[in-house]
Amino acid sequence: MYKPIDAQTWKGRVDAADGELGLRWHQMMQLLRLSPEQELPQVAPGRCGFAFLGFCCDEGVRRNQGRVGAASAPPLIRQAMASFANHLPSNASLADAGDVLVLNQYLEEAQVQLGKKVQALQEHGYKTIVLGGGHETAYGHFLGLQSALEEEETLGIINFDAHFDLRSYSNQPSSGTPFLQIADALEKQNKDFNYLCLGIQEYGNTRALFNTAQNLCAEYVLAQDLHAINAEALKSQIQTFLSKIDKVYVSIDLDVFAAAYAPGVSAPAAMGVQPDIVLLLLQDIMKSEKVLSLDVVELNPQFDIDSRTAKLAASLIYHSIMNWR
Ligand SMILES: N=CN[C@@H](CCC(=O)O)C(=O)O
Ligand SMILES: [Mn+2]
Ligand SMILES: [Mn+2]
Repeated sequence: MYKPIDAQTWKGRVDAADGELGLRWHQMMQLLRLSPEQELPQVAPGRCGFAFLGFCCDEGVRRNQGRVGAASAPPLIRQAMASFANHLPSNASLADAGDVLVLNQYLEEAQVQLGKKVQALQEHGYKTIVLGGGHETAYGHFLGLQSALEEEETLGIINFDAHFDLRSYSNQPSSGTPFLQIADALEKQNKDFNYLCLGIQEYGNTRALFNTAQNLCAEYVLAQDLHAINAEALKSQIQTFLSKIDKVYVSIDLDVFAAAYAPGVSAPAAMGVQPDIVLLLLQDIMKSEKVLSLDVVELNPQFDIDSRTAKLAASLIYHSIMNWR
């Protein structure tokens, strides 16, 4: 269920004549093996370690009647990031911790494994970036963050998504259920569910889902309001949300974007949001000094056009890392 990264994975353009100044991400990537036999290096004080972890899984999408394909997304997001020019500060480093895989449709087990790997990276001081996978990634990701959190710390979730993903999981968990699973897990621990969902498509979510959101006191912004003309009000709403929590987990479901930018998803949105407003808000969130971890989910390479969606996912990760404090 776990595959360490292959040394051949990270490759791309080399500008050897420029020496250090010509470095690209693929030339800086450290390979981490997450295994009980091997001690994971701790991020040294004063340094900033970013670690990627793939979740090669679309079993949740299949269960949610969606178009499968997201299981093959992590290597393509890596490929889209490989030749990024290095503009990181000298105290920052990049590492790849490999992939968690789902075997024989055992989604629940794969989520637990994902959680354990996220927990290990967090406890060793890494800022983690999980490459999905369908949105079932979120429940496993949360399990790891929750375990790594200090007892008294409150966790908030900011989800850029056309959908609430608050469906009932009484039959089975899927890509449509992670945030209700999280809400219930938090309630069992007497903790608040602090959830802000940005980019909701009214026509993509039933009245039942809007009711669930209301009952859980979930905050949301409709896609039609997630627009650059509302930037100041949106920034202030996000600051108010951030002021109530200690740490934040950011999840980006690529189906929040208009299909012109993100055709490669299970459920494309013709009238989805523009990347510029997401970037503006994301930069603020990453600078908040509260972000523990990020995931980018629902890339389905089978429906992508000229790697457009994979490149969008990669650029969102680039800008997140560059603004992560
Ligand atoms: N991950 C969530 N997906 C959406 C899918 C919607 C659709 O297939 O149209 C949901 O469950 O609401
Ligand atoms: Mn989603
Ligand atoms: Mn969605």
